[in-house]
Amino acid sequence: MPDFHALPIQPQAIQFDSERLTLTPEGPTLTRRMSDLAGLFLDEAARSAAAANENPVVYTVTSSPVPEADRELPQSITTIMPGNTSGELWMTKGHQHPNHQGEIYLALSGTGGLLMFDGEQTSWIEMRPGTIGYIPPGWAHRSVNTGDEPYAFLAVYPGGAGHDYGWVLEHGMGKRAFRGPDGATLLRPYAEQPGT
Ligand SMILES: O=P(O)(O)OC[C@H]1O[C@H](O)[C@H](O)[C@@H](O)[C@@H]1O
Repeated sequence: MPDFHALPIQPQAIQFDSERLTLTPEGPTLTRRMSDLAGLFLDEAARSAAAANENPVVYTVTSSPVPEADRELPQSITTIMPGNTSGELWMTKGHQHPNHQGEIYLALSGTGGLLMFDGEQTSWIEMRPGTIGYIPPGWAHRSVNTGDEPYAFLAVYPGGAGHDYGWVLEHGMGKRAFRGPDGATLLRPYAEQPGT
């Protein structure tokens, strides 16, 4: 029997609750606090101090039961809290897919930005409810909350894509997103590599 007849899960309905921003049945939920974001903000001293004090939750990722396995298409809802660290807007760690696969995001609530970097070019997509952001293969991606309320988006991605966080630590993301004095989002050159 071809191995595609032996998938680990059955066809199933997954209920999306647009008010509570949940997927039911639920898979694993990941909570990332400031202590999980070492080396990613330009002002590492401010990040480190925040991690040592309140250590706030920066974002959560809640998943459906579809596993991160080759040829599956898992879904997750990421919710990024509003905030900034020395002006740099709160964001996900950002990662590259080691085997260069694409991904789609659908913005659900709040406002955000989808920052992408392929090692040379940077792309920024403004995300508001209803926007689908397409991440082509080979582009590292990071999401940013640009507003004053939680920013949530649905992601659908190849289960075998993987998460290479080291790539971002090594290459950066091309730009960083800051809150300007008038509340508008300012993109600035990545400038300093973490740890330098
Ligand atoms: O993994 P991060 O860069 O922290 O991003 C947070 C999450 O964003 C999206 O939901 C992706 O599909 C997840 O795979 C990822 O874990």
